[in-house]
Amino acid sequence: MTAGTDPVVTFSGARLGFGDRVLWDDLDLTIRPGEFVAVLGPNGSGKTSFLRVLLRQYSLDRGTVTTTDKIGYIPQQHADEGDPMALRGRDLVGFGVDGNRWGLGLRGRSRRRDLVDQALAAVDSLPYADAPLGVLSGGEQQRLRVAQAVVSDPDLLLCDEPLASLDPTNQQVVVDLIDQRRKQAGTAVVFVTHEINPILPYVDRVLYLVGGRFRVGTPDEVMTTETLSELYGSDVEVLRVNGRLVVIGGEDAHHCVDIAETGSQPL
Ligand SMILES: Nc1ncnc2c1ncn2[C@@H]1O[C@H](COP(=O)(O)OP(=O)(O)OP(=O)(O)O)[C@@H](O)[C@H]1O
Repeated sequence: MTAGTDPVVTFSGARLGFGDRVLWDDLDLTIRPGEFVAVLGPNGSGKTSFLRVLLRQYSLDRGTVTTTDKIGYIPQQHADEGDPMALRGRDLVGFGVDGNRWGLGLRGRSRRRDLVDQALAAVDSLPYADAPLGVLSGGEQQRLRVAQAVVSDPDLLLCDEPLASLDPTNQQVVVDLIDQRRKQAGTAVVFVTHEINPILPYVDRVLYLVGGRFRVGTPDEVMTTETLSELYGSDVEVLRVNGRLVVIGGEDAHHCVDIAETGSQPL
């Protein structure tokens, strides 16, 4: 681990709202190097807005937020990168190296090429690095987006539903790459998702947003019938079915699997 122990994110008395709509209020949250924080909640609860605050795209109404300057970002698959047939994986990762720097000299160009090659190798993407993005599978594209996000050596990795529309095998590959970065470099991960199960083994804490309220805690603390019923203000049941969490009720039925299976235990 190269990261220190200073927090990479600190919210203090934070409030964000749009008009009459409050997404969260009085949020105190500190995220440390190497922590994996999942941001969960129904549609419109403020998950993406939470990332936008961290990216400085949205300002808080009240309170403060401080973050590290070294932030990487992994979007959903199908993120808009312009013409997918004109752009190669190598170009995408190169943008991650450039950041806001322009006009690299000759030495800079060779260093850039090395960094891009190392990042491509780390996610096993060298074989298709020169193909247009548009011909690559969803899983291959997401590996490249992980490479783009980590090539700038971030202390904080923001992930906006990066597993959406990937099959379970590719979900696992992408989560493993993110977790590998976390373990090797002590990079903190903030991971927005509708579906906690693919990341459950890695999650240290959950920030669960619902209708202007929130809970922060370990998955065992937050993902319970009692806590989520209180948060939603209605009856919600949380079951563990064959190692997976199933949330029944709430405003939308995320985490849902067929509960006709046996062996479920209310939590
Ligand atoms: N710039 C903005 N101006 C006004 N309202 C906004 C703005 N950005 C977000 N909102 C509103 O804030 C709420 C939260 O939106 P956000 O996209 O953060 O939710 P989300 O939890 O990510 O939703 P989803 O799961 O559907 O992606 C929504 O009601 C949205 O319309």
